[in-house]
Formats: sequence, C-alpha cells, structure tokens
Amino acid sequence: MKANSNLYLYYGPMFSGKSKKLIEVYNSLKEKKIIFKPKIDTRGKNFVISRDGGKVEAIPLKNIKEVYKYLENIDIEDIFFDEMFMLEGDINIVIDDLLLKNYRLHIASLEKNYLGNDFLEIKKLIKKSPEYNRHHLFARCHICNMPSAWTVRLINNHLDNDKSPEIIVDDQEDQIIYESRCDEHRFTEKILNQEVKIYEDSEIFYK
Ligand SMILES: Nc1ncnc2c1ncn2[C@@H]1O[C@H](COP(=O)(O)OP(=O)(O)O)[C@@H](O)[C@H]1O
Ligand SMILES: Cc1cn([C@H]2C[C@H](O)[C@@H](COP(=O)(O)O)O2)c(=O)[nH]c1=O
Repeated sequence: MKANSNLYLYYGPMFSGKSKKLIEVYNSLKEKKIIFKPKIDTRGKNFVISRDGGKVEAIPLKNIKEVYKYLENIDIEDIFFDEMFMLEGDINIVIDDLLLKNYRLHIASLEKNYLGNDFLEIKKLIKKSPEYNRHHLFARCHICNMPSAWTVRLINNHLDNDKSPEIIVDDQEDQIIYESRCDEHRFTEKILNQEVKIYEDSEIFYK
C-alpha cells in the first residue's frame, strides 16, 4: 500500500494533545477548511475542545458518509476530523475516496480503547499516512507523571476491565473517569487521595 502524503494523523492516548494539535493546525490555515466531530461526543457540544483551553466550532456527524453533503458546492482543500474512532460507517472507504479527490485530511483519534485494544479502522488509517505525517502523541501518567501511551477507564474508582461498552463519552459523569497510564501503571488501581498534579503541556511526541 502506498502512503498518501495528504493524510495527517494525530493519535495516542487521552490527554496527549491530539485535539490541541488539530486546533492549532486548523487555526493556522486561513481558508478552504472544514472541521467535523462525532455527534455522539457531547463533550464541548458543537465545538472541538482541548483541555489546554483551545476550541473551534465543528460540524457534528453521526456516520462518516454524511461528510459528502457538506462538501457540495464549496471550495474546500483541508478537512479536519476529531475523535475519528467514534464515527459510524466505513471510515477507510470514505477516507480513501476523499484522498482520491485530492483533499488534505487531518485526523485526530485514539488508537486504543480503555482495555488497550486497537481501534481497527484507526490502525488501518495510520498505515496509510507517511511516517513524516504521523504524529504519535503521548500523555503523562496520572500516577507517576512519566510519558504514557495507555488510557484506563475507572468506574467508582476501580479499573473497568469488564468489557463494558467501548464508547462512553467523558462528559463529567462523576463515577466514570479516564486516566492516562504508563506501561508500569496500566493495570494499577486508582491511588486515592493522590496529590493532584498540574499538567501544563503534553508536548511529548515522537514520529
Ligand atoms: N495527564 C496529562 N498528560 C498530559 N497533558 C495533560 C494531562 N492532563 C491534562 N493535560 C493537559 O491537556 C492538554 C491536552 O489536552 P487535549 O488536547 O484535550 O488532549 P487529547 O485530545 O489528546 O485528549 C495538555 O496540553 C495539558 O495541558
Ligand atoms: C479510552 C476510551 C475513551 N473513550 C472516550 C472518552 C472521551 O470522551 C473520548 C476521548 O477523548 P480525548 O479527546 O482523547 O481526550 O473517548 C471511549 O469512549 N472509549 C474508550 O475506550
């Protein structure tokens, strides 16, 4: 498979700065751009938001196929997608088609779920982007502050390893929270009364 240099990816665990990067690139372009987010992602309503405070208004989609109606009769060069893994439909078929039509695509997504399993459509996508367009981002482990590549889901402060629904949006339900974890702590239960760390930047990313 030949990599397509019009495909840019920002992927990694939660808190790693994927939305932050997407917003930065979106804001760096003046025109002919459009940005989408999944309708199911109720966090931030109709905005793509980053925990560093950045936000930009986006069009909500349920199924990736809906993208076509927003591209009719409008001169667009750059298409942005946040939280790609949450979109319904044949992600790779639509992305291949958009690339054939010569759009530049900028995609932010988790690559692994809360159990550490790959989102298969995203894994396929990553392989299609050339190495120099692939930004594998890392967060800081919520336990030890070291670079972290995993995300865990905690329900009532216990690790969720019960195969509960793959998608549960992080929209402030108190009993469900997500944390980023390093290799050493990915199976460690939540440490209660831990001193709260302030994370100012997630600029840890490797190609
Ligand atoms: N555990 C953490 N590791 C790294 N950054 C964090 C963490 N917790 C909060 N942050 C903050 O979140 C920002 C990235 O947030 P965001 O763009 O929403 O990431 P993502 O879209 O990958 O979840 C960082 O720049 C930093 O300010
Ligand atoms: C790991 C994991 C996460 N989610 C949800 C939780 C959040 O709403 C988003 C990820 O947001 P972010 O911009 O990367 O911080 O996805 C999920 O539904 N299932 C999972 O396994």
